[in-house]
Amino acid sequence: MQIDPWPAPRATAPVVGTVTMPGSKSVTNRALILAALASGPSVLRAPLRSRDSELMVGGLRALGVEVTGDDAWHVTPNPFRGPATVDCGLAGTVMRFLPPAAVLADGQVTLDGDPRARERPMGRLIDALRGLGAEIADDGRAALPFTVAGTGALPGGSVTIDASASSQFVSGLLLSGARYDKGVVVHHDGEPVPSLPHIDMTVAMLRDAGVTVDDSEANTWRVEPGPIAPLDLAIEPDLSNAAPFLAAALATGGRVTVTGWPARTTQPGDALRDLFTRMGALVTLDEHGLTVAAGDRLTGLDADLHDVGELTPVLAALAALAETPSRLRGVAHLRGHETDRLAALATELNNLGGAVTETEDGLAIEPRPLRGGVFGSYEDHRMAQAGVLIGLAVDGVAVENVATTGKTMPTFTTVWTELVSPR
Ligand SMILES: O=C(O)C1=C[C@@H](OP(=O)(O)O)[C@@H](O)[C@H](O)C1
Ligand SMILES: C=C(OP(=O)(O)O)C(=O)O
Repeated sequence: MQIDPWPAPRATAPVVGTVTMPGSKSVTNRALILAALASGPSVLRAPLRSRDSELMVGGLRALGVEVTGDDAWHVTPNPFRGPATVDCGLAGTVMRFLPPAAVLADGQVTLDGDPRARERPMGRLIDALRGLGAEIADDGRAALPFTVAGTGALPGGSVTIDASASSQFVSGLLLSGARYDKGVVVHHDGEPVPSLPHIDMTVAMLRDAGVTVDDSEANTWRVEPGPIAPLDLAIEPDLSNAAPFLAAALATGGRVTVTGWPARTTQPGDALRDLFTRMGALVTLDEHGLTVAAGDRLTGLDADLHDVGELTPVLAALAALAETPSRLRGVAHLRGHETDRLAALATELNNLGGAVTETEDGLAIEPRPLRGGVFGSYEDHRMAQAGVLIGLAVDGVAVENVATTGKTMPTFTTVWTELVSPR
């Protein structure tokens, strides 16, 4: 247990070091769904072990899937069966990826989650599943909790969905679509879909598993019906969780390397290379990994983060430490994340003396000297990371419920402390 609020370590010298990230949440939870729907047993090597991935494992086990192992997960699929109950916690990947799979169960599956999970956008996905032939009882709430009444198969076919609130609606439908009788064709109709690299990740992982996917037309994805091949997959390190560690170099005039950075990846965290460069960092990708070193000055950032929204909390914290103003745009959908991240970032940074304004689709951040205080984390792992980063550069910052980082990285405070205050 961590002391709550957790006194964030203050850097006494430039942070210099090397860190290794646990596996990617997004890759692990996609791989689990694919393995559960595959035509034979799969092996997932170096999976992320965290609240979000353990919830996915728990949900799949409730449906009858066998998952064993430790450093590698062995997944043995079985036909999904109900009755079952699934706890989605606060995991977007569980609440959006599991229902499209659960509709294939023979029997009833009830899904629920944390109180905040009941407020996260879900209704469009429920409607889309109904359009594909699923029977779902949600008491008219268009949100968690709801119950899927499956018959062991789903007709599938063509469906139109407004996925402007979350790319995960599309990814969820595509991940299971090959197992629907007619496959699935998903058309998006609405404001632009956020986090497109995450949909590219879904498509790439489906193709690697032998599924035919056509994404040649904008806002339309076609998944042919057919088997999903068993996986033997080494999970990439989580590049979004690398953000605070790399930012530690920039906040202190130091240099940090993240090992095992993939040369090619669909993870949106890869955009950090460009984003940190634009803030004045010196960035090198070589056989040692990704190294980010502070340049002469830390400048603010004017960027559209629509594709990489999950990087926003850490970038906003770093921007609050920069010498020039920042504008973070294109991330209105963050109001539906673990918390309303735009409101939470403005509130918490301003509590420490910052000058942060919420805009219609993002944040405007003016440089200001910050002071100590308690930084609220709102059960949001990335808010906690943002607060810890501020505490590295500002005296007397304590982060409330830092344990919430366990959503995607239970080792966060240990790895952080070892990096920033080496013995
Ligand atoms: O598919 C995924 O793994 C994710 C998609 C994104 O969701 P949104 O499109 O809802 O932002 C991202 O923010 C989330 O952290 C993970
Ligand atoms: C938005 C995020 O998570 P989730 O998968 O719960 O949507 C995130 O990790 O930044």
